[in-house]
Amino acid sequence: MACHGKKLLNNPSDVVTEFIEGLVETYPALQRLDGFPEVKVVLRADVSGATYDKVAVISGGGSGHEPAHAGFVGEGMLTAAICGDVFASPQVDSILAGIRAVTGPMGCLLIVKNYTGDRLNFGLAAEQAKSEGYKVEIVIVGDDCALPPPRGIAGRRGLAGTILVHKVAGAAAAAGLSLAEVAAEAKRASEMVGTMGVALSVCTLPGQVTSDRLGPGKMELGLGIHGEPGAVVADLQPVDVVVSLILKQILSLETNYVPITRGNRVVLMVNGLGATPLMELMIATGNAVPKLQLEHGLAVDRVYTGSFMTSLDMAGFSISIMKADQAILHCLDAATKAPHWPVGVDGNHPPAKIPIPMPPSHSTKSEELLSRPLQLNQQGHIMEVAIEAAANAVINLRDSLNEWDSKVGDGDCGSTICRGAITILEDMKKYYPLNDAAETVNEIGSSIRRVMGGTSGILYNIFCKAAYAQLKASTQSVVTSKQWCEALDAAVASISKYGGASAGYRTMLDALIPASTVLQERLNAGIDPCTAFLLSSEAALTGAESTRHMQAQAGRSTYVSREILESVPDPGAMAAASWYRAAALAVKDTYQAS
Ligand SMILES: Nc1ncnc2c1ncn2[C@@H]1O[C@H](COP(=O)(O)OP(=O)(O)OP(=O)(O)O)[C@@H](O)[C@H]1O
Repeated sequence: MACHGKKLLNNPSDVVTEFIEGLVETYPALQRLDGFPEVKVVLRADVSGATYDKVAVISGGGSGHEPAHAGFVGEGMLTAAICGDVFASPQVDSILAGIRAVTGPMGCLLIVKNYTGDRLNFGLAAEQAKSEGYKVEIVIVGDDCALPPPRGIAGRRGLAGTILVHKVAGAAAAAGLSLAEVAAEAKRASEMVGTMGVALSVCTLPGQVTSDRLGPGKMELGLGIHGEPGAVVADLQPVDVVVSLILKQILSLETNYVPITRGNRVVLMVNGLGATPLMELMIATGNAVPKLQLEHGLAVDRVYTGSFMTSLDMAGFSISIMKADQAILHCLDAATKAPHWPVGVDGNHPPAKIPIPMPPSHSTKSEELLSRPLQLNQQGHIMEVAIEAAANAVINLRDSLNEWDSKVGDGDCGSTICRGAITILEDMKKYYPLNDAAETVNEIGSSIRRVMGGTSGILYNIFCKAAYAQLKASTQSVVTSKQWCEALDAAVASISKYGGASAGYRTMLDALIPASTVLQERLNAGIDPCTAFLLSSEAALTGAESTRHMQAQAGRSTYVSREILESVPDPGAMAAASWYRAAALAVKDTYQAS
């Protein structure tokens, strides 16, 4: 079903002029010509046509491709950008105004994407400018690799590869080359680059309804940047497969669109089409580079990932591959002040990863200390059953924890805690020194630190560190119930100290504080340790349940209304009560069995 796209706009007919106003407010090095709405030209603030002593590089076309083209105006790239209305070529008068504003005695190069309207308007403007005495050259870019060679006169479409041509031409002009030389560099660059895109959605023109052309679960391969249908509609595939398809098509020997063969050096551009998160673009890049290297035998010298030539709010990306040599790399690496050219991508890559630095003091433990004992003593055996039971309890509670957390937090409490519990079970089998309670608690903390993020991850890490320090203080090898009680107390105090919460704040402490208090009271009263542990675990459960009636004062729950809070307990408190209770039951069962 077609629907009205929601947009933060004023009058849809003013989008381009209002965009330009925002752009020049943002970047002090940019200005616009005072000719709205007919003349929509963005130019370098430091260039005046009469005196400019370099070749001016001018591009433009329909709007809706932001940041192209105006976002690439700046020293070292474009001297001016001529903006048409959305997806409509700019008029001759606007182009001429731009030429006159920035062209000096060295002349100007017009870089035009291959669309009939752009060719005609820029072509006529060039002829008119020449008749006024300006030196003008035109380079047309048609980098589209999606379609078989067209039979008519239309030729291949100009896509995101044009941005790389802008950069090469801009650098050549900034280096002081003549108009013929700058045009030659731009033409050579345009012949080296090929592009193809994939879209997951159709873009919405300002003020218009969104087309329902592309159904759910479908992707369109080989699209243009004006919302026109792609070459193929297919079922959505993992990005890995999509990237493979696109690379094969660009580098196809059948069409031979780009002069790239095995052993060549290339640059890669992954260009977002407007509504694709940077995370997805980087994933595409991370998939594309090894494929180019290993499957196509190419050396990837530079990578550009971002949104350069968009199609309004279209979800998807295009990939451009340009054959690289020293001259092209030199131009791509040259400095520019164009605000939307990416920074930090010049130069050769060091290896992608380096080893993690070791801590300064040799704090790694000996293999002997960090290995599972061949024979477990009684304490080691109890540690094992208690850890196993505690971990399994929170693993089983994962979905409920997530459900509660989705109401009062971000929905991941169960997944986070479950990840920690699974790792603890794996690590315990491999290397926990179970006969040494203090070191085992410390290793539980290390397992948690490795895999658990979120608030609960760091708090449990703090918990284990504090318990370890307390247990380590004792010289006896067998930990007494009193020492366990002191360790729990220290661990709980430490969570409160660093997390800033106390009893009644609706956190895991509302399970752990009653547990610690009751354990201490019962042991002091002389009750046997197993029963004291069990009773304290009941207090933990009661405490966790009581969080339903608490107003949150810590964590994300603070932002949630009382009505919602009352519908669920605090997930962190329930998780704490659950592992603690399971450990207590397991210890009781083990003692009873022995
Ligand atoms: N300051 C704090 N002190 C003790 N426990 C806290 C504190 N803040 C949050 N918590 C506990 O952490 C639990 C959430 O853990 P989780 O790992 O899911 O956190 P998160 O994803 O970082 O954020 P969110 O609170 O939104 O879930 C809460 O249910 C609460 O029990």
